[in-house]
Amino acid sequence: MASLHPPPSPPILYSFESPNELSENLAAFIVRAQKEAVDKKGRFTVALSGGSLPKQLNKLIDNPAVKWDKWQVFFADERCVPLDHEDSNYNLCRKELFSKVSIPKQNIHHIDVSLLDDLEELADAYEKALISEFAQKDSARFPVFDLILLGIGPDGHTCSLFPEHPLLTEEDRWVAYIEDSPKPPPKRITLTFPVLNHALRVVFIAAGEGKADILSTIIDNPQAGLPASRVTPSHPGQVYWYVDNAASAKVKYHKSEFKL
Ligand SMILES: O=C(O)[C@H](O)[C@@H](O)[C@H](O)[C@H](O)COP(=O)(O)O
Repeated sequence: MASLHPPPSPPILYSFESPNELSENLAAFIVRAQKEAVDKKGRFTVALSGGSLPKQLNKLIDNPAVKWDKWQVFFADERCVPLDHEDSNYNLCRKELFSKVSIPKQNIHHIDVSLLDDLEELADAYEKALISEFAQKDSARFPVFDLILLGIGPDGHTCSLFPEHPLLTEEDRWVAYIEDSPKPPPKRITLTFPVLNHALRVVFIAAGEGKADILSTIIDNPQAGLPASRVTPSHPGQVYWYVDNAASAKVKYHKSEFKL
């Protein structure tokens, strides 16, 4: 008998010659995802990470197919610092992307810095911002992002979900805070697994030989249970890996051919 809940689809891995080729193909993928979302719902909901990710979106900048006014941008994780702080993911995305494109200011959902002294309140407020974007419009138990763009750390973390942290078992909250991040700065908020695992598309991006060991563990040995391996969105969601050949050098998993 067919199951009512099909199992999550296996990840799709694309590996490119160079970071430049990776960025070009990633941009083409994002444009296609945007078109599907806008045609269907008139908006495109995206979550961005920090680290090297914002720079890898550079091929979107002068692309006429990008409808920036339709983007609703959230942060997959954020460091709890002022918005102009050098550790702020918002600040990084502002420098690399927002300052170069025309996303309406009110569509960029950053943390409320008046709450920096109370992380519980700050995470609650961020969750409310998500609720007003998703629950009221889509009436779903968890938000269904059109696209979540993630990086991976050398320990297999993604967002601010770190190995063996109690947050890995969070089942209810959409946004959680941590005060003991092993990667500085220690205070952060993050989307939780239930949110990642309800997205339509989660794309991990990784480039360079520094990612080779951890990438092969995450992809080839998911039973090790590293945070990035636990991102397995429920049907019809899909995980994609956009990596360069240096990062995928040790991966045994099947590499798909990129086709638009
Ligand atoms: O705020 C953060 O620290 C990030 O969102 C984090 O999850 C990042 O994506 C990974 O650590 C990969 O970072 P790199 O891309 O710099 O390797």
